[in-house]
Amino acid sequence: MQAERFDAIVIGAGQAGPPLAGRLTSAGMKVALVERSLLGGTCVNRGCTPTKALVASARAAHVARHGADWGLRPVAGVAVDMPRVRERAAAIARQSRESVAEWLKGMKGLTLLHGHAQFEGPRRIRVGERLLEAPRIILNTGARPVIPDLPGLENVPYLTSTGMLALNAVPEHLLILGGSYIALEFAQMFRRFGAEVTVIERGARLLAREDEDISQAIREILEAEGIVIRTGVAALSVEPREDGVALRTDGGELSGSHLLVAVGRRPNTDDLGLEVAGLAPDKHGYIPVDDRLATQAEGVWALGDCNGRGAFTHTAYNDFEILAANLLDGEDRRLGQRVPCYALYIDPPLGRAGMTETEARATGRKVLVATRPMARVARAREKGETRGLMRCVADAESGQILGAAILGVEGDEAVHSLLNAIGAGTPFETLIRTMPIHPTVSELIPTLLQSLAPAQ
Ligand SMILES: Cc1cc2nc3c(=O)[nH]c(=O)nc-3n(C[C@H](O)[C@H](O)[C@H](O)COP(=O)(O)OP(=O)(O)OC[C@H]3O[C@@H](n4cnc5c(N)ncnc54)[C@H](O)[C@@H]3O)c2cc1C
Ligand SMILES: NC(=O)c1ccc[n+]([C@@H]2O[C@H](COP(=O)([O-])OP(=O)(O)OC[C@H]3O[C@@H](n4cnc5c(N)ncnc54)[C@H](O)[C@@H]3O)[C@@H](O)[C@H]2O)c1
Repeated sequence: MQAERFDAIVIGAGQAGPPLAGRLTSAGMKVALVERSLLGGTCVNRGCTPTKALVASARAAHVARHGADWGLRPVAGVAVDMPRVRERAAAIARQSRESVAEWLKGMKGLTLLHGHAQFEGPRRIRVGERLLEAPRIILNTGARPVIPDLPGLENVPYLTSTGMLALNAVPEHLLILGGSYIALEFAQMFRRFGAEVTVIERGARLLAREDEDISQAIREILEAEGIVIRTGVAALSVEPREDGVALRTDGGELSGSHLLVAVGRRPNTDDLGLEVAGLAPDKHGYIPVDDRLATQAEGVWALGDCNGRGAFTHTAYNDFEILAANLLDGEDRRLGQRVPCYALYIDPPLGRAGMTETEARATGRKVLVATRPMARVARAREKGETRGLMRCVADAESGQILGAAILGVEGDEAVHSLLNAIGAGTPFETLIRTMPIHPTVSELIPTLLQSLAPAQ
């Protein structure tokens, strides 16, 4: 069969594929973009967009219930209308998906194919009956939930993050396996919707990547809302019960009406026919890439969650920016130039940039550290949301900021001034001299930096 010729083939219309197709077609290339499921990928359809819409509903329910904290006298209780909450999130996701579809429809030089793509030769791709060929192939295939090898799991109606988005009723008691991003965001939102929630984390603490006191502060925030947290607990097996599931652990049996499995994600690389292209995934299934996102196969690049170099929407999008700049603008941008950052969307959120204190100390540098409780931030007190803390870590010799964490109201936004300072290489002494706006959470950043002192 004769293959259709393109200048580039992009597999996956998630966070990197569509903008890359946009840049390549604008440069006059003939591009094929292949998507086997929904345009917009995980973030738009099953990830960030619907979950952050649900977080907003859960926060509204929480604020309404706790009106007395702000001097209000509630006249009636709050009832969560789960079908409407779910539909609100679905509508926001739908709108984003439709705008991706519109954008792609208007892209001159683009052929959008719906179907599963896989390699049939080093630079040859099969999509159903069609064969495509191009000198450039870009993989943006994303990831999916890990399903652990837990005896009995196949016999119970367990949920993943995707299934949670389809719930039309609030579970009576939600058991959550895992204690990281997905687990904690769903734990708090469903607790606020009215469910009993138990989190079961195998590790000794929640969010093992964070400094210990931050992971403890997060635990306390969640426990104060009535979420039960069991850490250092191994799940041994699960079985169905008339009214739900029973989870046997090394710390005893736990029962609940629903079980959410949130123990990580794995890349969608096992059904791509990588070996045909001369590519070998690593032991976790990720496609190895160099600092410029090139794989071991000439003319093939891997972007986003499938390359194991980031697991966020912003890392996928930044992968696109790096590759587009290198392919089309004569630049030499590299993965190593970006500052790691992310947020955990519990309420209050955790905003993170650069290294944790633990990571900074492990580099062997002389480290300065400053920590300030949110209870000493005027804006947080005025808002009545004083939980959490802010932290900054800096290099004592160069004055460079190495990392920051803001666990507190507006922490996901406020951390950006420190993220930008790290990215721009601005020393902390310069930030101390800036004049911030009052009253904001960010206004305390210069004050925080003034208290930097050698790590104990
Ligand atoms: C519940 C949840 C909440 C999240 N919240 C956040 C958040 O708040 N902030 C954040 O930054 N990140 C968040 N993430 C992570 C974020 O969604 C991902 O990191 C991001 O979507 C990765 O983008 P991507 O382009 O690499 O992959 P994806 O968005 O997964 O896109 C990959 C696309 O490729 C398609 N595909 C795969 N294989 C093939 C094939 N062989 N042929 C054709 N098409 C194929 C898939 O159908 C998919 O549409 C969340 C994830 C989840 C699950
Ligand atoms: N706010 C955000 O940016 C956001 C939100 C949700 C998801 N995400 C992305 O999705 C990815 C996946 O998130 P995640 O929370 O599923 O995974 P994760 O990889 O971050 O954490 C998995 C957790 O499950 C625990 N675990 C593993 N096996 C277990 C078992 N058998 N029993 C109990 N606990 C077990 C691990 O110790 C770990 O704490 C993240 O890497 C993140 O990038 C991001």
